[in-house]
Amino acid sequence: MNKFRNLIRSLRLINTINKFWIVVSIILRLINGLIPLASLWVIQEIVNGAHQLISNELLSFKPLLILLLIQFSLSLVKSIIQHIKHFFNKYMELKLNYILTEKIMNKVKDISYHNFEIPSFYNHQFRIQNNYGHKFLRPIQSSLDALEIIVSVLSYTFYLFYVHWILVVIGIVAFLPTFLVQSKYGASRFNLMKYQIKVFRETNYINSLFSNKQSLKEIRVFGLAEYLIDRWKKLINTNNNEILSLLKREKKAQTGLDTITSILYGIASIVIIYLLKNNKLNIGSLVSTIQALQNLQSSINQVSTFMASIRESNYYISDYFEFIDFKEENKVNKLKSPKNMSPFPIQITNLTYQYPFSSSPSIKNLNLHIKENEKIAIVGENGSGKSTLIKNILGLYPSTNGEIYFGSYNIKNLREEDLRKHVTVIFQDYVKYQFNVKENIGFGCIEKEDNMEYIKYAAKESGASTFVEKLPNSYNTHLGKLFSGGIDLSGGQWQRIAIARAIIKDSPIIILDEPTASLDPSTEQYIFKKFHEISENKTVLFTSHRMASVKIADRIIVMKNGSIIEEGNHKYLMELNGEYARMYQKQANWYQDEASMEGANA
Ligand SMILES: Nc1ncnc2c1ncn2[C@@H]1O[C@H](COP(=O)(O)OP(=O)(O)OP(=O)(O)O)[C@@H](O)[C@H]1O
Repeated sequence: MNKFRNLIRSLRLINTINKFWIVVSIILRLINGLIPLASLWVIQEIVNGAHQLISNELLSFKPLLILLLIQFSLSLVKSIIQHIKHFFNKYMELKLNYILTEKIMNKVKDISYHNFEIPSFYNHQFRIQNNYGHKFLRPIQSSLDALEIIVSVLSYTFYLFYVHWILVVIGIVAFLPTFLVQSKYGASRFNLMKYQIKVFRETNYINSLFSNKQSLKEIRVFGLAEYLIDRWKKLINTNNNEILSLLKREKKAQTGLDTITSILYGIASIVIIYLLKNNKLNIGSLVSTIQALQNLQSSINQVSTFMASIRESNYYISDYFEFIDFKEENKVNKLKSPKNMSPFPIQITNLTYQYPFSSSPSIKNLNLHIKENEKIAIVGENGSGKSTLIKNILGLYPSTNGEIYFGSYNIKNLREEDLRKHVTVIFQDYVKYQFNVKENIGFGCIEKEDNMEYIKYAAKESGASTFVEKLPNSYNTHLGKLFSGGIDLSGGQWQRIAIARAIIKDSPIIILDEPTASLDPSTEQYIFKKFHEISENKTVLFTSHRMASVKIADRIIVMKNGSIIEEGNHKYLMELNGEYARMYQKQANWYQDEASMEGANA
């Protein structure tokens, strides 16, 4: 029973969408299942009637006409039921797609962000995310189909038993092997799909590179198309060959079984001839018996397919619920939202963080104390750990060791929404939402999404208003080229929009993880100065590779290999003549060289 626990859960879910669907479906299937028996009887009478009419034993053709009309009406009823069935199946499938996808999005919303560092987690999400509705409906549909066919099988059996019991035995013996083969290959198909998902994701990824403006640009310029297409071909071919090889084995087994079934039906034919010879069958019964036997054969095949498909769907459904039920290890019980919480000071003690599957920590035993209203710049070479530190402060990654406190609260115990209230952030890889300008800025603080006063203020402060007001529909202009009618912006313009998104939130802590890389140096300095102005009473933490921009910070933190190696203000660090001074001097020399070269060329 435990094996089918998830099937029962799926039934309950289906029942919440429409209580009557299952009941109505059962009634329709029962009617559909009985039609073949009625049809057999009518055909038997039609053939007998026609035989009598031809041999002039029947004086009026009226009874024959009525029988024919009944036969056509039975077909009409069957086809009407079919249409109703299709309509409601589609209705249920769409509703289920909606509910199942919404559940996945809600699960992903609540799950710790660091799970997205684990490829198998991605694979699992990818496996279940697309239009899963039909997979949920399949067991119930297959059960209903099986029910309909079982009713038909019973009617055929009943009819055949009335002709001769041996015909029933043959029908049942033919059933078992087919069912066993279908079940075995249903499980193999699921396991193959599970195994192939990694490659499938890669092929999808390559495909997506060809449908994305940014990547297409590089593919063209670097001439990568052929290489990528070749790589895609190899992966697809490997997957396809595996699918085909499994299918080949399945079809071989099925062909063997079909042969056995045909032999069994050959024996049935001998029985029929024997009965005919001994006058135990009239012409009408002969036609109906042959039809009953043929239908029994195909019905039995269908029942076994449906039953195997229920088992196969159970794997998919269990896979879905496994994702939805996924419980995180060491998940801490979060505190109730604290009232009047002050996030200051921010105290980081002995913080160590190692990415999943990494061989060494990216943050090592780091200590940092951030006071209210402090403006702190974090510098360091690529890979020194700046972004990782910021993601730890934002609670996106759970520390491997050490603690981070916001005021008197350990962030491990804080709910995401309680932490979020105090912080606004712009990442270096901020999102370019393919929505309108208003939404792109308003997303910084969803409560102000419709408040044009705030949106315009944020756009003005970030310097975005000058170009936004010139756009065809100003703040209602759709951004990006993904959908029709959208307008794309330059890298720097997108960044200003992202900066406006941070300004609108008005939170006490602002974190800027190098969001100004696309801006020219003077604009970057302007933006940082702007942040300084608007954040007089705020705490700002920013990272930048432009040393001239970080000079204005109250304190500069220099990181190397995941640790803080120097800290102090610009003057102090220059006098220290260490890593910071070296980095600063290197950039200053570079700018001087550039300027003198420009002077020489002029
Ligand atoms: N998702 C990840 N999984 C594993 N290792 C990672 C991941 N992201 C970063 N790292 C590693 O962690 C270290 C610190 O990376 P981080 O991105 O924090 O550096 P950074 O100082 O922000 O660099 P940059 O200046 O280039 O943005 C690097 O060695 C990097 O390779």
